[in-house]
Amino acid sequence: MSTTPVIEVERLNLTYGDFHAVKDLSFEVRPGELYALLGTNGAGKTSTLEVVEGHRRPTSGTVRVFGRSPDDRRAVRPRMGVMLQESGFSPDLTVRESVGLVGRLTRRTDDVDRVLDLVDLTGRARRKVSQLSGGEKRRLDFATAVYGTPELIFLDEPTTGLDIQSRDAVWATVDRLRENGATIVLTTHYLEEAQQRADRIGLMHEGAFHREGTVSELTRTLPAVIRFSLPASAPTLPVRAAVDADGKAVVETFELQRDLHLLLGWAQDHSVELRDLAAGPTRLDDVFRAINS
Ligand SMILES: Nc1ncnc2c1ncn2[C@@H]1O[C@H](COP(=O)(O)OP(=O)(O)OP(=O)(O)O)[C@@H](O)[C@H]1O
Repeated sequence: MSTTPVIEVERLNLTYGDFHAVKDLSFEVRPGELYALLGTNGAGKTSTLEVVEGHRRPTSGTVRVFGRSPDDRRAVRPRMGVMLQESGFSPDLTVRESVGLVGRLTRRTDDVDRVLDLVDLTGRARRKVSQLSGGEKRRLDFATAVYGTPELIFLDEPTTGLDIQSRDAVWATVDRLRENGATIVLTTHYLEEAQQRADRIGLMHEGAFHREGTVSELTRTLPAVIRFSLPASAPTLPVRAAVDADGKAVVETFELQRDLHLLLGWAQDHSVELRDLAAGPTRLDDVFRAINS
């Protein structure tokens, strides 16, 4: 597989009037990667993706997709599928007509029935877009990204509004596309999905990266937490602990296994019950919460 980046963004700046929305942002997305562009509201994710997708010109900086400018639409557009937050299909078209339209607009070929089946809309093919439920509309949006099995797929909050079965189905389809070598760029506010699936994450805040790296590179910047309640008579703990608002002991540690082992051994030796014991690795949510702290 080629190692030339599918997307290269170098010192991208984007301003709206005198508002600087994207500030000197650089990143690349490699072939076959699932790259999640995450961030706080208004961080600049959509603005960045609009430039990469060729919908918006940068104020300065360079963007390359498959080694070309996104402005080179004839070369780039057929190779990328885009699921926007709202596709804006005409409400009067049927689902089948809408999916067929995607082929004409993107100049990709596919079998409309195959795509309808893939996004589980075969039973709704004759319905007008205006009659679809929110989740069905979202699945129709997903069809725009997967029609013609493009090499690069942008998924902008793909599972928002979907029930759990539809979410699982979307991810199963994405997994199949990835097995065939597709590169995926994801934005989502469901951090769990990014934590489970992203190879790398660019975490944006106020127009720039707060952090960039794999999930473990991001989470290892913060300590894991062990929490429990102690009886008043308990002897001194073997590790340093704070007390939270609920009166629980809180141990913050970069050595979760070692400190948990120490604590459990201590509890056993002193016949102390660590009530409501909870311990877990640092989560992406924690990295997010730490942005403003
Ligand atoms: N057309 C526009 N004109 C002026 N300001 C804009 C425009 N589009 C976006 N902005 C501003 O630029 C900033 C970045 O917006 P953007 O939509 O890229 O953020 P985002 O990271 O996608 O946010 P969210 O997670 O809330 O969808 C925001 O402060 C937004 O208000």
